[in-house]
Amino acid sequence: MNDWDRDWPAPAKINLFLHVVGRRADGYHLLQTVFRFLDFGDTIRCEPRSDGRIALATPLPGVPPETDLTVRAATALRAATGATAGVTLHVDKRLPMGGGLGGGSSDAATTLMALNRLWRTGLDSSALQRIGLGLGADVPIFVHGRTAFAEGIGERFTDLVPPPAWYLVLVPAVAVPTLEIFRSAQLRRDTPAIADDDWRPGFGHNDLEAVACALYPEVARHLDWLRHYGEARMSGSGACCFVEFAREPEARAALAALPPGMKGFVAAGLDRHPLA
Ligand SMILES: C[C@](O)(CO)[C@H](O)COP(=O)(O)OP(=O)(O)OC[C@H]1O[C@@H](n2ccc(N)nc2=O)[C@H](O)[C@@H]1O
Ligand SMILES: Nc1ncnc2c1ncn2[C@@H]1O[C@H](COP(=O)(O)OP(=O)(O)OP(=O)(O)O)[C@@H](O)[C@H]1O
Repeated sequence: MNDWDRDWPAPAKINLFLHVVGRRADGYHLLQTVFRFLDFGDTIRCEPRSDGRIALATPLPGVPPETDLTVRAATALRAATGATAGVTLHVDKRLPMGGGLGGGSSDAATTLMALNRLWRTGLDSSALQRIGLGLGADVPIFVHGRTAFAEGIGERFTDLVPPPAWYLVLVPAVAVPTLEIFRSAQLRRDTPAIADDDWRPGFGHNDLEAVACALYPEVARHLDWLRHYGEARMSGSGACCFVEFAREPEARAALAALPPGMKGFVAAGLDRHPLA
């Protein structure tokens, strides 16, 4: 199949733990986290166009097309390389917005990787990651493409391979703006840093969880339900929460027991981005 005809995957990520260990002079928070990709996500199709425009066939409610992270990614790639080709982007959106699953960031990363191949602009992964960081703190991990312990604002990686696992991910019916959580006066910003090789499965907690639960009680309600099955965590800045299972049938049985009014999905943890 021609690369122009294919669907490019943009998987979700979850943060297996997320500690806020400090703050930079510019206000950005210094984090330690483990990113893991899920075999669940959006897909993107790129359609060539001859008029040199970057267009979006699938605008999202409340997001002006020129601010959509896919359009911004395509625009940034052209600015960095001098490419002049046009494209129409089609995004099949399955990931919730403001969900903490990195949906917009993953769309941006996949757009960068797809167009870098389609336009033959030849940038390497670190150049794409630098462009990605200008679009959002979560974009570089998707370009990096391997499960990793991350530091800084989430752009310095040490690869690792956690044991195989399945996740039940709950999607509360609220969108949590990342900025609102990071600017809260209640946020703990002093968790002691660990060494990159000190991480073990099950280690840590999510420092953003307490703030998100206080502002959005639906997040707390979903976490409480998940705790019947194990150590439940919120991903990123929320709202999505997850619990880990060693095997798929247990995860599916928990999903089947979900009460009316709660939504979720089951996905396998991946060690690599499907485009890596
Ligand atoms: C919470 C995480 O999802 C963990 O993976 C990410 O750190 C958030 O990444 P993101 O959604 O791509 O966030 P961005 O769009 O870069 O940042 C949104 C806003 O959150 C704040 N922000 C973000 C990341 C960070 N390490 N410290 C921050 O203080 C900044 O005020 C920023 O303006
Ligand atoms: N292609 C896109 N997909 C989703 N959101 C987008 C996109 N482009 C721009 N946005 C904007 O970015 C905001 C954050 O979206 P996203 O789905 O990445 O949040 P998130 O899952 O909380 O991310 P993170 O885990 O990185 O905090 C949305 O509310 C929306 O306004």
